[in-house]
Amino acid sequence: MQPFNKDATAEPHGPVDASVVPRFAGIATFARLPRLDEVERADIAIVGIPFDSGVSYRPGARFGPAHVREASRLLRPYNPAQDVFPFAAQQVADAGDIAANPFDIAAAVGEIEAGARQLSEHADRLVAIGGDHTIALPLLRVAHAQHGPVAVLHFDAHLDTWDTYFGAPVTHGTPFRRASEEGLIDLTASMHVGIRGPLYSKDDLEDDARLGFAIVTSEFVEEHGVAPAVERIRARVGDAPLYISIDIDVLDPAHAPGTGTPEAGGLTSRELLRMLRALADLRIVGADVVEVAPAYDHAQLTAIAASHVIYELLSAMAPK
Ligand SMILES: N=C(N)NCCCC(=O)O
Ligand SMILES: [Zn+2]
Ligand SMILES: [Zn+2]
Repeated sequence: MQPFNKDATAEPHGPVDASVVPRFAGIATFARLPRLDEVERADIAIVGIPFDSGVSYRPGARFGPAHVREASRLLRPYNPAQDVFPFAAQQVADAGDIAANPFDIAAAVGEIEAGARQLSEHADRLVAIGGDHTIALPLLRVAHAQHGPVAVLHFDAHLDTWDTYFGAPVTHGTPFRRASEEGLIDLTASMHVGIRGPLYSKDDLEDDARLGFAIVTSEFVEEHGVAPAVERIRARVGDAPLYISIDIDVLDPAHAPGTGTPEAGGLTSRELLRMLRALADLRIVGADVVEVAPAYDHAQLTAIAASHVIYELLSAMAPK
């Protein structure tokens, strides 16, 4: 077993000490954190959900969790941007993966919901690594069971409030319509950020507004900058319990090529990280980072971006 980075006084258990065991050695948990079964319980459990049978274009996000864990080896204990030690201020542990049926979407969604519910008995909050965006639906069901309707802050190039694909109601393009219909989200406090690119019809936007979402487009961020975007987000979310869902394709393909439905003209990783930092005092109850598809990645670009996004989320969630 690998030694944890803990001294006599330091609880929680942090990552493996990179000055004792080189970063590139050992089995990859997220950020080389302990596994959930190595700690009694966690404030935050990181959980992989290797499911991509809901995709409409390029497959491969089922390999996302392993790829993001590999790329997270270089993360260090102190985050100066938020002046926090995210792995010392709280117990964060890697819960491994939830096994989901790759041939039956309904069965998979049930398994993900049951798995996340069970995990919630051992951790206060979950941060999931996808997997395609379908997984947000069962995760929102679990968040709703705990907190009632949640504000959904959804970073994505795509609305993901479409109705069906080929008659299928549960896909990676539909989780937020289903969640809205099921009453899982706070219709007054939810928002998409980073939306861009071609739609199927103008009705997509009308439907989306009716389903409870406001929008900060990628163009808005380009034109006005991060601070006004953050202002809009904060005004919309208020103090509602907040679920943050991050589709990595919110980033420009130059920053995150390894994804299934890339769209030109996206956010930079710098912009996304800055936005997340500005949300640190909000009531974040859970999060996911989805749609990392390693087959289209180069030099771990996308997975490094995703691992830093998760690090910034963990830092934002840490007590300060
Ligand atoms: N990447 C996600 N989650 N959704 C994209 C769906 C867009 C489409 O197939 O038209
Ligand atoms: Zn997307
Ligand atoms: Zn999406």
